[in-house]
Amino acid sequence: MDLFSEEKTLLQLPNAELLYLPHFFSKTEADAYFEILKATIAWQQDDIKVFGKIHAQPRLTALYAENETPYSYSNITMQPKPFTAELLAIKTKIEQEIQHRFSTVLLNLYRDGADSNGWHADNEKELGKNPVIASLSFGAVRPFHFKHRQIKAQRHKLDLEHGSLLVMRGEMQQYWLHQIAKTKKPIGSRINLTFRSLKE
Ligand SMILES: O=C(O)CCC(=O)C(=O)O
Ligand SMILES: [Fe+2]
Repeated sequence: MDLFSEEKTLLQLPNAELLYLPHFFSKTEADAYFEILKATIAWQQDDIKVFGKIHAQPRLTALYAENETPYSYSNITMQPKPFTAELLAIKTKIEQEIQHRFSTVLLNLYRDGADSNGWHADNEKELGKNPVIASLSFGAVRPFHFKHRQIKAQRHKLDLEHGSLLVMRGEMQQYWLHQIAKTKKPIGSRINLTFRSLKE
């Protein structure tokens, strides 16, 4: 089913509201942001503990914020760097579009199809109840899978396009899980930015 075919789609699901803008940035702007972010962001690869075993996280990440509040998830604590000019410009454009303020951005670099982000919810305490999370994608198109924790029929997939904006809000992080799965298809790199609002 193609849930999201319009320029701007608001999807009301049980316990979640998703807003998707496939062409938030033009191709030219998205191409430029992809290159500049890939080259200038302080990408790092952290170790994570899964079922008691230490693994290198299957993607590179970085954290930038307007404050010094650290962000912890999956046994990792990240210390933010101050926003770069590009990140600030992107943040302002999103804030104007959706009339919501963000303090922090967590960036992911999926180098190829072997990089991934397992089933999870963005439900850390620092985000507060029912957080608004704005997710921007540049580069290779990867499917974003999301499933309701209790309603098994509620399972969907959305291809996150180059230059697209996806906003997750409502009770989504409480009731749903999402992932970026690995793929054996030969695909290029993808950069994702998730803007969040952290309580100091
Ligand atoms: O790469 C994506 O689209 C999702 C990233 C994500 O879920 C996260 O960083 O929490
Ligand atoms: Fe997430």
